[in-house]
Amino acid sequence: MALHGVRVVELAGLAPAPLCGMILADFGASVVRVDRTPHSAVSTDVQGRGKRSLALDLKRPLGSAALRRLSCAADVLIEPFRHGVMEKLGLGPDVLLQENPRLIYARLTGFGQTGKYANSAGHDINYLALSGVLSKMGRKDENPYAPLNLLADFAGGGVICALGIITALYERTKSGKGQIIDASMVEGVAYISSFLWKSQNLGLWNRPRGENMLDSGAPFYETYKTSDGKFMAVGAIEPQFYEQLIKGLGLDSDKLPSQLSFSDWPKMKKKFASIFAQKTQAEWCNIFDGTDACVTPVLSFDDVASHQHNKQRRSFIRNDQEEISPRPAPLLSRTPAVPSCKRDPFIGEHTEEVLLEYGFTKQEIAKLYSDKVIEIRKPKSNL
Ligand SMILES: C[C@H](CCC[C@H](C)C(=O)SCCNC(=O)CCNC(=O)[C@H](O)C(C)(C)COP(=O)(O)OP(=O)(O)OC[C@H]1O[C@@H](n2cnc3c(N)ncnc32)[C@H](O)[C@@H]1OP(=O)(O)O)[C@H]1CC[C@H]2[C@@H]3[C@H](O)C[C@@H]4C[C@H](O)CC[C@]4(C)[C@H]3C[C@H](O)[C@]12C
Repeated sequence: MALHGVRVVELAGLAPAPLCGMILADFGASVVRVDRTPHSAVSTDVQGRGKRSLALDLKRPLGSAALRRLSCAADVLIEPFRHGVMEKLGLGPDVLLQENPRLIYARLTGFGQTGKYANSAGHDINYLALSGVLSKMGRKDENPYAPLNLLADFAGGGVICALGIITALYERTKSGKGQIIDASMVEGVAYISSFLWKSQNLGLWNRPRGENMLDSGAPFYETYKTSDGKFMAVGAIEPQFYEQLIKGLGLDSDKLPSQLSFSDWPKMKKKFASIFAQKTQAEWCNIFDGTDACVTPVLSFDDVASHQHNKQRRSFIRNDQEEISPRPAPLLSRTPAVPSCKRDPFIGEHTEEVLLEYGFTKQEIAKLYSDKVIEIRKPKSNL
């Protein structure tokens, strides 16, 4: 796999950093998640695929010293705390990079390492709001609406941080040097919204929220309910595709207002909605599948893996516990990701194994254990 041989130490966090670590693990990196001790029974990391867990108390001097040793032998450290936490633990980048100048020290936060909000708590919705992107989302005459916690936490957070790490790893092959990555989710989500900024002079966003082409204003970029209570998604933007939509709906474009007549959009939406409501989702798929009308079913999580297209591409995978999840993307032709089929690690399951691998002696491990700096948890105790 592409990242085989890359050693990552991920300090356990809530949602974005775990995704970042899972991406690296899926593509072959050896990822050790450092969990807190004393731990809660269940990890908050639901994206632990392919990782190993080491339970270590960083607040104890021996614990932070152990993390320093791990960092010395690691390529990447991912830390998910607000600014200042690592410095308080004596584990700031100045310390760790001095000990291992090749270390890539990735700091994944909401607000970044500097600025007025650097020390403040926050979550996806706050970062999305501060990036300006949230102001663009939502239906007409309604409050801004955050699309789950996908944009800041994951797209602008976990994925952008992974991009930073891969870029820094590549650069290190030339310079031999590590560096610090300041991955702010506010900036990450702003960056992925560059299209919104760069397309402003096209007139795409001139109208109030919820009345533009791509923000639920247009009848041809919308979801519609079907007679069986399901939904179809319509994205027929280009005129030639719009024409196919009109045809599939059984309408005659000569008798309709022009596609871009804004004032007619509300009326056209109602018309489309009443037509979509007359057939089931499957019936609409029969009509639109194989056309360029840009109409697809809105699949539920129950249906998505068994949809023919997704089945053909094996886009969803099943682990040893029969849990279904998305296959890592993108597909690399020679060195694709090979996600682990095993269950996620229990907290402290690999403490001993990891410490041995990173050069700790059995005696040192025994001392850390008796001093309650580490926890060792055998899988059978969790069954
Ligand atoms: C699914 C839910 C998650 C929702 C995601 C949400 C929408 C997000 O947006 S996540 C993005 C959050 N933001 C960031 O990550 C940005 C950077 N981080 C921060 O800003 C902060 O970390 C923070 C604001 C997120 C949290 O602040 P906090 O004050 O708690 O922490 P920090 O200031 O960063 O300091 C950390 C302190 O911890 C110490 N530490 C760390 N590691 C160690 C260690 N190994 N040893 C010792 N000490 C350690 C560190 O030193 C700091 O100490 P000090 O403060 O003294 O300096 C999930 C959200 C909640 C989950 C549920 C919940 O957890 C309860 C259950 C738990 C159970 O186990 C599983 C089920 C739960 C119901 C669980 C389910 C889900 O996971 C959640 C709902």
